[in-house]
Amino acid sequence: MSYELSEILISEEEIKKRVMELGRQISKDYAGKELIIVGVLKGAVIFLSDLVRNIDSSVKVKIDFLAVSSYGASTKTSGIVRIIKDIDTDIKGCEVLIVEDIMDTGLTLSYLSRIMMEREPRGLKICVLLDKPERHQSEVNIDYCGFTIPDEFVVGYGLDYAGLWRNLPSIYVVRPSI
Ligand SMILES: O=P(O)(O)OC[C@H]1O[C@H](OP(=O)(O)OP(=O)(O)O)[C@H](O)[C@@H]1O
Ligand code: HPA
Ligand SMILES: [Mg+2]
Repeated sequence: MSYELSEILISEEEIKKRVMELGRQISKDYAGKELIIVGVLKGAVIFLSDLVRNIDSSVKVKIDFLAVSSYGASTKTSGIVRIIKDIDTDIKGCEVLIVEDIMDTGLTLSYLSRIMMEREPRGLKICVLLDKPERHQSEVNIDYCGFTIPDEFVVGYGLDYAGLWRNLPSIYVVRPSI
């Protein structure tokens, strides 16, 4: 089956405004503290790069990345979450914020929060740009959420279908082409 871009779900302007609000909230919550921001490659890379620039200098921000994959070239999860690249930082005793593009089934975030908690951080919070509650299979507590979205496969602003469309500045729905 091939997929094509359909309508815009969230515009570039709406994303920009919401990312600014999230950055302000995180700045308030972590003022005076050191915070290790863990970005989940590849999907979170665009969101993370805008988000960190909206966190002010009251927070001592460090950035690290890990890479996971479970969707491959499909709109359905394989159900198997694999770490392809781990973080380099020792997070024991540190404040950590995982930054993700989307919580869909929640399998990725429940796996990652379990793995991160085993490393004994002082605190672990989760920030997602998008949450798709109708698809949750695993409940994970989200501390910062950009937008709640309906049960549609979306691309753009870092999110892909089969590796494509991450570069689009807005969030689009993709549908099977007829
Ligand atoms: O809540 P879930 O159902 O687990 O889905 C969410 C995860 O799936 C996507 O990653 P993917 O495995 O496609 O890797 P990518 O970030 O490299 O695109 C997305 O970026 C999230 O990490
Ligand atoms: O809707 C989605 N779009 C892109 N990648 C995803 N990974 C989980 N859900 C999605
Ligand atoms: Mg993906």
